[in-house]
Amino acid sequence: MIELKDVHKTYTRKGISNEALKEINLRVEKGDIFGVIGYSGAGKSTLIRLVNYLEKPTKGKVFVDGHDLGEYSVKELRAAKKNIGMIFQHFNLLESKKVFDNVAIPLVLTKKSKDEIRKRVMELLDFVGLADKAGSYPSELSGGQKQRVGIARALASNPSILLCDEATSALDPQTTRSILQLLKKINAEYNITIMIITHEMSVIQEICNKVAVMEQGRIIEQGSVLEVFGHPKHLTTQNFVKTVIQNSITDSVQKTIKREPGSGIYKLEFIGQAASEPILYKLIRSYDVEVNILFANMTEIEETTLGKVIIQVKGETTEVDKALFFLKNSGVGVEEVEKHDVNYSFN
Ligand SMILES: Nc1ncnc2c1ncn2[C@@H]1O[C@H](COP(=O)(O)OP(=O)(O)OP(=O)(O)O)[C@@H](O)[C@H]1O
Repeated sequence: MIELKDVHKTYTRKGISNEALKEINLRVEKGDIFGVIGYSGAGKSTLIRLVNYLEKPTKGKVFVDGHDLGEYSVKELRAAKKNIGMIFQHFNLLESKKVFDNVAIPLVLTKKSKDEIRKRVMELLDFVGLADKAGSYPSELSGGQKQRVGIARALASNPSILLCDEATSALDPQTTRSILQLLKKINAEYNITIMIITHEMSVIQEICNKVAVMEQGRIIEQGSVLEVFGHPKHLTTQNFVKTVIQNSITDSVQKTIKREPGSGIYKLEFIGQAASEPILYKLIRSYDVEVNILFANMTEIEETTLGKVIIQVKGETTEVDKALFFLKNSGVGVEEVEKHDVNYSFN
């Protein structure tokens, strides 16, 4: 549906070149909510602006619905862009026009009749929950309401793709949630493919099914949100994931741990079914080991539960080995953090 193949983008100004994007390869399937995350300057805005050809690649190709945007004539490109709506961090509404007229802009440009325009605009305002604000000016609206108007305007021309450029970055957490829920509804009810760029991992966690992580103009990691949140490989991704999923023992618990011979500390990962079964209970009942929970966290991603637990296990080596085998056999990810065998010295 959207595909970027070996895309590079270099800005050149006054003889100085800045390589904003390097070797970008990504594919967004129809119906995806695809998130692109990265720190400031990573190249996110440049990337999303390539999808509606607000920027042209220096090298490589951008395909939308199988068509190379670089091959289109000006007229064909204009038609293709109608299929791609966009919303912005600062909403980009016309302050001098009423809400109704802001939403009507794309329709007026298509020369539809007044009645058709009125019907469509009111339908859209109703969908975003602002039917009663048609006669208000943007300055009379809250940030969340302004973004709803931006969304209604972006949907006016019935696009099959919606691009969101830091669409919730100027909003408080509660308003962010309501806008993200609205985007989810748009994706589900209108089957609109959504591409979101953000610097907040919570946005990715809340609505995306796929994610690409960017750093210094490159995609350093990409995959399903569950895959990337479950096993972040790159340090930058791990730092992003840490902002939403804590996965380490707190300092006060650290101080209480008795690192005795015959004990070990293990990180466990429970995904989906494994997170809803009484596996630790069975482990304690079936094996002669002491289990102490040092940390536990459950998160919901892509409607799947992801559990991170850190335990200390103490017992005879053979019993501990059997207990760990039982965990792995039950679909639990097991990673040894530290192990103190019987010859462990405390100095
Ligand atoms: N029009 C431009 N001319 C020259 N350089 C640009 C232009 N737009 C972006 N850049 C440069 O390209 C790089 C990537 O910028 P970009 O805005 O895409 O990153 P970003 O990840 O969206 O950052 P932010 O979150 O701060 O907006 C930066 O080094 C930036 O200075």
